[in-house]
Amino acid sequence: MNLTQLNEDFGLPGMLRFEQTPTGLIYAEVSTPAAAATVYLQGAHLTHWQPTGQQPVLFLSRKSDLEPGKPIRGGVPIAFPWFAVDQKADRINGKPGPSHGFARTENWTLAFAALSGDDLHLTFTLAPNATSRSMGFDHFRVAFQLTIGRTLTMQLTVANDAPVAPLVFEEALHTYFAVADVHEVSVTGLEPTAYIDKTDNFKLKPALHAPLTFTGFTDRIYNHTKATCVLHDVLGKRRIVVEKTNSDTTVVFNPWKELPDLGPDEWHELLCVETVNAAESPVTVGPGKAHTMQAHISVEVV
Ligand SMILES: O=P(O)(O)OC[C@H]1O[C@H](O)[C@H](O)[C@@H](O)[C@@H]1O
Repeated sequence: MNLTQLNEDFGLPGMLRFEQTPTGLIYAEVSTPAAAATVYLQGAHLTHWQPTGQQPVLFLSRKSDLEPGKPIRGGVPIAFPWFAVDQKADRINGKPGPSHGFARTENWTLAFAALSGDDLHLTFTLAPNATSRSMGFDHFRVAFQLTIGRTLTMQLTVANDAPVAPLVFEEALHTYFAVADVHEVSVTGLEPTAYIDKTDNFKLKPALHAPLTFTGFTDRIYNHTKATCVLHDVLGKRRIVVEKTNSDTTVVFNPWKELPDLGPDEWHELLCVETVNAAESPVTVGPGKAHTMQAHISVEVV
């Protein structure tokens, strides 16, 4: 659907309009009394959410590529159907795929937009195409439902359309939170959970029994945790609360350095606390069945 059609079919005067970058990426610009937000059709990628009267809650790199087919650095990349590197690169009839799967660089379809009370509801869908099939993924449907208001709810539903075969996949709402300075942030919720340290040869490290603080490159997979996590952003004078449903994995990430699409000091301003099913908890969905994972984000000013 082109820009004109999107604005005609889904635009809500003063609340929701569609625009295009000079590079050709179409995005939804949300502005309601409760919040402002930006969502790209590529990847159904939420890059901005700011409850009214607060600072932006999501980090977006100032150096991010906003180019067709390239991942966006920041916001909420959706990882599907695998997380990080492709562990099943040798799948029959499939070829190795990109980091975090194809969903974050494919164009999604907007299926629904409506204001209900103070919340703007958007639903994006993704279906199999030549790219997904070339990587061995057919017979699936994905819906990403956003409820944008004073709080943010993100819901990812994956359906298996295959007649017989189960659908096995990994998924992540790879959320980049904006923090004043990651050195001054702590995270609670993961104290009792052991973790895989990807920065140390994937070693299993014991639970810390203490809030997480950050002093270097951090890339950790916490298996088998459904815990709510709280980011305590002391300098930012707020807490960000991440509640999740049907997610068994939490990933915590900060690259601690400049990246090709991340400016030299920008890593100070981000912390990823990701709502995931991966590693020891991939999802298996039977034929004709579906699975929904949800993250609910709220902000408390302190
Ligand atoms: O660079 P990307 O493909 O966007 O991935 C960014 C990061 O995502 C996750 O947090 C993974 O655990 C990391 O290993 C990875 O580096």
